[in-house]
Amino acid sequence: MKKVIFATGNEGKMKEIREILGDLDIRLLSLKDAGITADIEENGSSFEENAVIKATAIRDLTGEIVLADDSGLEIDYLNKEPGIYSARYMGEDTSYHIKNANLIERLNGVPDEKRTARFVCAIAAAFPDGTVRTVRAAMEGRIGYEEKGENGFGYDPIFYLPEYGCSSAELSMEEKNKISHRGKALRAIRDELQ
Ligand SMILES: O=c1[nH]c(=O)c2ncn([C@@H]3O[C@H](COP(=O)(O)OP(=O)(O)OP(=O)(O)O)[C@@H](O)[C@H]3O)c2[nH]1
Ligand SMILES: [Mg+2]
Repeated sequence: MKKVIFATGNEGKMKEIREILGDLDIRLLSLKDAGITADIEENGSSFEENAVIKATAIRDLTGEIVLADDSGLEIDYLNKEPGIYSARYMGEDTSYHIKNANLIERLNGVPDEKRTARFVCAIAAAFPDGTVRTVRAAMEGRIGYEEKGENGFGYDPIFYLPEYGCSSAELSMEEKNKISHRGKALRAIRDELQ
């Protein structure tokens, strides 16, 4: 069976990825599964650049087919912050409860129509022959007024989906994957992996 490494250390992402690509005839390994502990500096200036940096670094290390996800939350009122710095916002070790409270506070008094935001996901696929492919997708929503829901990870509890009347942390993983940035991007690239 074809082996594909997913170059991520984020277990929340990896759970979703396994569900989205689960029916493919490939053996999907996380960095941990592959015994890789490399710490890759994400010094690109876009989601695509960072996804390519992660995928090619691990492809060069292993010679395998490697995928990477670079994603984040863009809040329009905050000039698209935290964006590519979403994981590092307020420090990588700060809890999301604190990060979420901070973002809600920064939007204090901002009306619904100005609370627009999106999750963005760029996926890069790096192949042993040197080729690299990238795709990007987004999920539109708004920043809520309080944390809601226990599913998902990260900023999901404050990401309100007006059409669903709930946060993305109140969706089941299956429901989130159908409409999410990550679900859409992975479905756009999956045919290249067969
Ligand atoms: O609530 C969320 N639901 C999501 O669906 C989601 N997707 C991305 N994010 C945020 O964006 C960062 C990615 O940064 P990122 O791509 O550098 O990943 P990471 O550093 O966590 O792991 P790695 O894949 O780089 O190893 C993550 O940590 C989160 O803060 C999300 N938050
Ligand atoms: Mg990262």
